[in-house]
Amino acid sequence: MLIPIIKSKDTTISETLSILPYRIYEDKTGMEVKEYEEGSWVMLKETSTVAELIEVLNKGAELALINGGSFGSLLEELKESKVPAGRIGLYVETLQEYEELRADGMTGEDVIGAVYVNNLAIAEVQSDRLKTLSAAFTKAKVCQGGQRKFVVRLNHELLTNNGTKAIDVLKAVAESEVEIGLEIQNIKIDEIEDYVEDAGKVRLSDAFIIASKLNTDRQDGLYTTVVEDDTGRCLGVGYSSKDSISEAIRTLEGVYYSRKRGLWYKGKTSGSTQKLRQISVDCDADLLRFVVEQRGSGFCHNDTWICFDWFTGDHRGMLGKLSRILEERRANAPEGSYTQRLFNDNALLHDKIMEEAAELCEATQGNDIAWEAADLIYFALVKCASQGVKLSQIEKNLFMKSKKLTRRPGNSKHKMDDTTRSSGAKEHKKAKIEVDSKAELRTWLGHVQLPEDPNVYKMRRFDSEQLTSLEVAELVNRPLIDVSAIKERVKPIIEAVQQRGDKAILELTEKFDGVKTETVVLKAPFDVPELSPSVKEAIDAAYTNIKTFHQAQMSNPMVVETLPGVVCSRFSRAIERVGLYVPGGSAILPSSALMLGVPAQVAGCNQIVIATPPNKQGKIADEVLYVASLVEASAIVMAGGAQAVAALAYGTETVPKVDKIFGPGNQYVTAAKMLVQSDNDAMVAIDMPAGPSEVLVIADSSSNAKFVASDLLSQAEHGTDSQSVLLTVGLSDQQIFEIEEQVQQQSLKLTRRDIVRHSISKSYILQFSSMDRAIEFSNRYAPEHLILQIEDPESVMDSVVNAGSVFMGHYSPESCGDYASGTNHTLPTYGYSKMYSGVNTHSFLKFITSQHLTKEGLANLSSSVITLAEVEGLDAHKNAVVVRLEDCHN
Ligand SMILES: NC(=O)c1ccc[n+]([C@@H]2O[C@H](COP(=O)([O-])OP(=O)(O)OC[C@H]3O[C@@H](n4cnc5c(N)ncnc54)[C@H](O)[C@@H]3O)[C@@H](O)[C@H]2O)c1
Ligand SMILES: N[C@H](CO)Cc1c[nH]c[nH+]1
Repeated sequence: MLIPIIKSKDTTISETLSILPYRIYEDKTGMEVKEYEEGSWVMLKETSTVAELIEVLNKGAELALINGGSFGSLLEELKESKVPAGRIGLYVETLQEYEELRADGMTGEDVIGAVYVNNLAIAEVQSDRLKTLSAAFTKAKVCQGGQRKFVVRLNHELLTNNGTKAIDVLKAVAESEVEIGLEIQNIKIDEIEDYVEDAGKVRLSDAFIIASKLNTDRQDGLYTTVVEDDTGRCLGVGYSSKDSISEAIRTLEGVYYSRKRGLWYKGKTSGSTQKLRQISVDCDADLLRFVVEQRGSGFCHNDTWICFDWFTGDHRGMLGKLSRILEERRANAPEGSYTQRLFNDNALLHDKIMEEAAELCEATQGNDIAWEAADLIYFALVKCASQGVKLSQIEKNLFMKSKKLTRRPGNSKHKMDDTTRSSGAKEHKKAKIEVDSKAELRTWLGHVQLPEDPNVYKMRRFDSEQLTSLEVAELVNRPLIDVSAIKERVKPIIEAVQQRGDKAILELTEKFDGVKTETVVLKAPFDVPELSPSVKEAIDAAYTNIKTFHQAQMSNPMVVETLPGVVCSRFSRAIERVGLYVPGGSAILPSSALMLGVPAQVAGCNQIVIATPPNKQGKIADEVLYVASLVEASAIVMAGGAQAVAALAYGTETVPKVDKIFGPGNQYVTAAKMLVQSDNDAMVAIDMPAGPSEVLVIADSSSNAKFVASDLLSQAEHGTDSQSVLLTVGLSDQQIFEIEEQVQQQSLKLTRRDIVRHSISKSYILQFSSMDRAIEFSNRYAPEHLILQIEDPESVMDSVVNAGSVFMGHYSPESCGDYASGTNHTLPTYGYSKMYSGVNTHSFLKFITSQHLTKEGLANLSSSVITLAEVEGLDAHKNAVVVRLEDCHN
């Protein structure tokens, strides 16, 4: 091993020398040294106390060399001090001094890890004396592991002796199996072609190779070189020649030898260059290791950080990766991204760190602790990156701290008793509500603040990679709905209808719809006014398509013979009495009347009752009347909201009670449906919770900003509770900005822009870099409508698990499904598409099974039935088979 000896502080080659594992520094006792750099050995020529020695070690010195004169007097104290052997060395002037101390038993062989001989005589260069002393010392290992080192300094006289080449002296000494110390004056760093012999000087790369005894058994003479990044991650392998090592040391860059190209300056063409941080050899000196600060995309020619990146899902090295991503984000954080906010808002970052630290302290379970620790580390790394501090610096600090022999007592700065500690935790909790983006998200989703400027239509924007998983979970949740408050509001309405029937309905209609009517129910045939031809044509066309698609859903009876003589079958029957809620609060929706009426008609329901709020003139819209007659409804209840649902569930003097209630509606409608379905007195089923409309659009770079914005707005205009979500995959800031611009421009032209302003400010854009992750999020969100404005929608369809209805490609706007393509628009919202289907023909059917067994069939099945009845101890069940079998045998 080559160990440079540095006597003066300022050396022009100190950066170069720092790439070697160790360097020896002259005694600096009394000088203001705050910290020794990694790998420092410090000569203590005048040491008089163990305390002084510990002070040097505490400043990060790897090893302190105590001079032979002081050593004897310190030996006893040293043995008791428990300073590790690997951290103390004996410094002698000559071999003779060492021999004498040894003879006196004053070398403390068991407490030292190194011997340093300051002056070697010419006669000792290749002497057996040197070899024997070195071998005797190094044959034992340091007790904490590692080789003990016998170091000799090759002084200037020795290197210039008799005109012998310095390099030859070095080679001769190296044969004695000692480590070699060289002063800076004897080291030179030249370009390969400029190399000239210089009296008393050795080229650093040659000295390194000779002193390290670097060898190779490769035929081409190259040295296999393991390359690591500065977080200790193995990047891959390269090959080095003597010249490439020389160039690497001279330039302090990653330079290797390529068998194809000769000298290979890594990254010269790709830009992924390397700063050389350390060079060393392995235990038997046949492997070279470069530690580098890798730049650009990484070491591999495939533009990956390491040559082994093909294994996806490898979490190792994650801290290094995160630190690099943050460094990059610091330089180019996307405008408005969460990371940029953290970088720019010290107070927010401060609070996040405090809050995560408090959460880590409160965590008690393994996984929770890991989770919270990860959050804390993330924010700590953001703090570091914001100030240009790299992970390697943090690791270096940890390393230096681990070198300290006397430790801090470890108390916290402020003494906390239990009361202050718990109130401290509460403080953090309090702070969390104000600053936590998780809580912030919740607050945002619950109490959206409209932009001050009434002409601004802006969706929030997030980068999925910057969010914690808890924050992502918050986004999956919809804008807060206080369900219990709504139910409380709805309950008295339901009771009123139950108790006072039509009278209550008329009062509630006046109260909530602002219209006084005298009739609750219109009976078929309805008095349908003439519609404009275009409207009639549009409704007829939609009716035909919806009918075609829903008729195709009718299934034939199924008949299966499971065993000879055992025939099982299944057939459907329409639910006899159905109630269809057609929303009409903020817009009349004849399309919803079609979406509910057509499958009811196709299924063959006997009694179809439509309920919808009357308009301001106390009338039912002409279009709804027309649809009601098309689908052969038997009655129309002129009421909306919870009162209409209650009327359908329980019936009134004029409203017929139904068996199942269908249809979308606002929160009052949805809450009332949920309440009546759980009331045994009502004996009524519901289709599903179909609340405020929502849409989730996935857009990739093939998408059209205009189309995307138009789809987002088409659902946002339904109601202030609606939510539109856009997941972008690999879109640039500019591309996202174009969509935002379109949302803004198109919104301004909408008649319902006041509603849109509310719903758009509850809506968000979430950026992803991979389609898989976007689909994964979409499945968790389980949208009512999923629109795939992507290059190849077919390719992701297999991964779509939760969605009410999917719109594929750039030319399938959701409006087509809303009105006329044929599919149904009554779909589960609020994440219920995880377990409910949208309305379809089967929603109006029940399936009945039947079986018919012959004597032979009964005989074939009897043993299974009898045995299972015995297992369950149900004798009568068994008997029902046995009596028949007996009859068959008679
Ligand atoms: N999921 C779907 O398939 C689907 C389809 C179409 C529409 N929708 C949704 O249906 C909803 C329609 O809502 P809407 O409000 O326009 O019509 P609506 O018919 O659902 O509700 C209007 C009724 O709500 C009641 N109401 C209003 N304010 C009230 C209050 N403060 N207390 C008690 N009751 C009150 C009134 O009785 C009124 O008649 C929208 O959210 C829309 O997005 C969903
Ligand atoms: N988009 C709604 C379903 O969420 C249905 C609808 C009716 N009219 C227009 N659209």
